[in-house]
Amino acid sequence: MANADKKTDGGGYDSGGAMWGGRFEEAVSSVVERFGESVSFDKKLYRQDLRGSRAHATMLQAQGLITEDECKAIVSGLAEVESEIEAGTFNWRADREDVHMNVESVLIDKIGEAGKKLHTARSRNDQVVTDVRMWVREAIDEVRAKLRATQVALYDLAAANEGVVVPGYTHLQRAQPLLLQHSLLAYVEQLERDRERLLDCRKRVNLCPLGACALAGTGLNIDRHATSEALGFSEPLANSVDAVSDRDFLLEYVSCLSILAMHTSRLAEEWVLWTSEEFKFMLMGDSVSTGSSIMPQKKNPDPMELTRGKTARVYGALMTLLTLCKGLPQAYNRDLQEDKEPLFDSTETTIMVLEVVAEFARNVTFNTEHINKGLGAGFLDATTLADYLVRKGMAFRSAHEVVGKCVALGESKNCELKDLSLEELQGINNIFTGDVYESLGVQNSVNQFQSYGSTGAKCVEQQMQRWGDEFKKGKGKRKQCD
Ligand SMILES: N/C(=N\CCC[C@H](N)C(=O)O)N[C@@H](CC(=O)O)C(=O)O
Repeated sequence: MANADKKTDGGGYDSGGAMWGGRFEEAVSSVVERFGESVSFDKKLYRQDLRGSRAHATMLQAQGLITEDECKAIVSGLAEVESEIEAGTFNWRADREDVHMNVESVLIDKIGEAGKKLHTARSRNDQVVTDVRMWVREAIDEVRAKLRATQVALYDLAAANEGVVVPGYTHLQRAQPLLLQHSLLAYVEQLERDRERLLDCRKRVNLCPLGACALAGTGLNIDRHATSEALGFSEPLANSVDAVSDRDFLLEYVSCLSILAMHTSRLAEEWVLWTSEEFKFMLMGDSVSTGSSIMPQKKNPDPMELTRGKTARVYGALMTLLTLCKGLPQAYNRDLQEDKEPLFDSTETTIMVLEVVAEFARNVTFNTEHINKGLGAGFLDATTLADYLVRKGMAFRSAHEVVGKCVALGESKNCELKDLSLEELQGINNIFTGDVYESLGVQNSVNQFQSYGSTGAKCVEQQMQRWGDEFKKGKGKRKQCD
């Protein structure tokens, strides 16, 4: 059957190749259709697609490429499409491949000839990447807002635990005492860098490919600056081949999410340990823990384990995208359709993880009685004792050796450094005087810290103040950031 004789459904495109005009004789096979369709997942881009089309039509009219009436018909047709999508009555068709062809076909069904003009000076190659950039831009704003909410939850947890001292670990061996607030604020700092990284990435996301058309631009008199501005981009991308080819902005965005996931995963790992019987630092509320189908006594920190586990999905998305892009010649290649699912999945996963970490933080308490009971173990004050000797004029290496001997004595007597008598200490080195006990014991030890950024009470108080001010300031601010 010749294309001219083919039945199309009301002016749109049928599934027998009419989408591509006169070139095709046969319909695509059902296997190929199933394999190639993306509408089942890229319909998520419908809002961005409609917005892009409206801006494009408005520009076409301003440039005299379509009439005012045609533009009006397109804009009102797109509004109808939008209402149908939102009401769930839009007929998404796999044979129309993707969100773009679905919207355009239905628009043509609705308004006829004017609809056929919308794709003037546009290709799906620039259309799709414009949509994706707009989607990522919004995603960045949402992830940044969730990051902020998680920071606030961690800060509130810190605020509720003023003065609590916990053992700090290196190599997962007891190292030095920490104020719990200091330990929790470390995560707040890390999440802040995640926010900053995303904001910086947003600059490179927020560039407009529309008007690059298939790859070479167009001979028609379009105004790319106008569409870029109308769509809230900072400027049009300068090279049409680059505009449709590259997905480096996606790689950068999902890299940011991967680093973020690494941070939440480390927090999750620490909290899994802290909720264990072995540590017993943290007590979970029932609302954020789960039980066992067989062991009645169990209370599991599943949300934290899943937070750790979901990191794999985000890293997986990054690996998918890196591998997807690495062998592609310029310009657009259909492989790029595979960017959507890892993009959507890594974003949704990240948002969920951040919500869960915040929820968990809001529903745990610290078992300070148990923590305090155990603080004497592990000679957490040994380095503070070495600093005491340095203050007395001893070289640090020698002080390290002297304190090592004190620790050995404490170990042999099964007691803490503070329980060694002055005679015993002086038996190791006669530099010790009675004031040594002001540096011994975990509480005294923690009080000695004073360097900028340390766990000393004053420094931590300043940190708490700074973050408290920052979060208060944020309350009045709008959620989105440019
Ligand atoms: N098929 C194609 N682009 C499809 C882009 C949309 C696709 N669903 C995706 O997500 O990448 N490219 C055609 C041009 C076009 O269809 O506009 C080409 O370069 O030959």
